[in-house]
Amino acid sequence: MHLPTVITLALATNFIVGLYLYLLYQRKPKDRCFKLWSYSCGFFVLGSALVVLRPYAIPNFFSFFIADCLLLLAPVYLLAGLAQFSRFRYTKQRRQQALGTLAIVIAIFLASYQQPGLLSITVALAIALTFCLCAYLLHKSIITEPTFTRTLQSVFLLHALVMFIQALLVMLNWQQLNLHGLPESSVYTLLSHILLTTLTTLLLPWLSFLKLERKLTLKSQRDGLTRLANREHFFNQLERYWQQYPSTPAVFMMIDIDFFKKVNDTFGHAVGDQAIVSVAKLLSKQLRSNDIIGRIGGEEYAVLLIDIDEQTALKISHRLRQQVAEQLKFIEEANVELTISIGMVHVIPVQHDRITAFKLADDALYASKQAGRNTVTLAKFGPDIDNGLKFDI
Ligand SMILES: Nc1nc2c(ncn2[C@@H]2O[C@H](COP(=O)(O)OP(=O)(O)OP(=O)(O)O)[C@@H](O)[C@H]2O)c(=O)[nH]1
Repeated sequence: MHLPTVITLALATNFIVGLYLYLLYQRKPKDRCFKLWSYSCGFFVLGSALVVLRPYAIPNFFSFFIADCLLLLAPVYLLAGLAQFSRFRYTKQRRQQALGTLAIVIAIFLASYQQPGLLSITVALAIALTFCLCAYLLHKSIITEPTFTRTLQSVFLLHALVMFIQALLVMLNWQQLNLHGLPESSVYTLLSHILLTTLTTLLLPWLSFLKLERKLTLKSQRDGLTRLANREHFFNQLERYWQQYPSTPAVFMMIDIDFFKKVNDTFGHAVGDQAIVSVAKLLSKQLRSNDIIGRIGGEEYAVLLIDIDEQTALKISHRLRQQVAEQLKFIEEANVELTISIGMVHVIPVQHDRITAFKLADDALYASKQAGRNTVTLAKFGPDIDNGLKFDI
């Protein structure tokens, strides 16, 4: 491969993708990761351009110290963008530690920039460690696309390995270093560094599609008013539970706000909507985070209490009923008195099919309404659906 051609192509690609990422950021300023990645591309282009100018009469301060700082900032900004993208908890303490480490590394560059050999070792090690951190961050973060995540992680680890080898080559050939502080044998590691940087740059825009996909998926699974799972997502989660935990007992629960039509008619739809949101909030707050909660109709919710026995579930449902009656009295200044009715059934997935469970819980809810509302009814599986015994509690 002809090195000057590779460098020119790599710089052009990094420049174009960097520009594209910056335009993406301008369209969506909230997504700061794109700005950080566009800066990362920019630093690589500027740093490499300064390195190319080394044989000319440019002060070493620029062609070595500034150039290598820029080349280090490229992966550092890549890391910062990944931290933003993966919503990594970026505490003040972590930020201070990161800035402190960066300052120390730059101080080492400053102290060694007159000795190209030493400088190229520290640069290679600093870049290698930054790529290790990038791979670690991806490992820790929740990015839903495993194949893509693993590919990117492999590229980072390979890049780190290449940089470690480069540092080793410099140490082993200390007596025969060229103007850049590199031995002749490092031409392949140098080429790999340029190609891997360009590959990473080309993969970055793909993350923007993943981000959009993640947003759209979340949106399609949530109910717009309450942010609970919508009907379809709730039943999908239910199906998954039946497959994954066939022998873990659970309680299927249907909840409906009583006389809701009257709430709408008396106080208006805005207050009605607020009441629906308040009940949803109370359910989310009171139930465990791994319980499955959904809004499956206008003023109707469905819940799967996970890994629970019947008596505990009964206590919980009574507590919910009481809390709605006691706490949700005033909504948006209106004197609304909300109550809920609950129907529920205890299930073991391997023994009970979920369609029947749904029907029994719904029948039990109907029984609660018939019993005067603000009531909990427990259904039991009988020999057939119509024989599901019900107990008014
Ligand atoms: N504000 C508001 N109202 C809704 C929404 N979805 C459904 N509704 C209303 O909820 C009411 C449901 O009333 P019904 O199913 O007759 O039941 P109910 O008045 O609650 O009586 P019971 O359930 O028998 O206690 C209807 O008036 C619907 O228009 C919504 O998203 N917002």
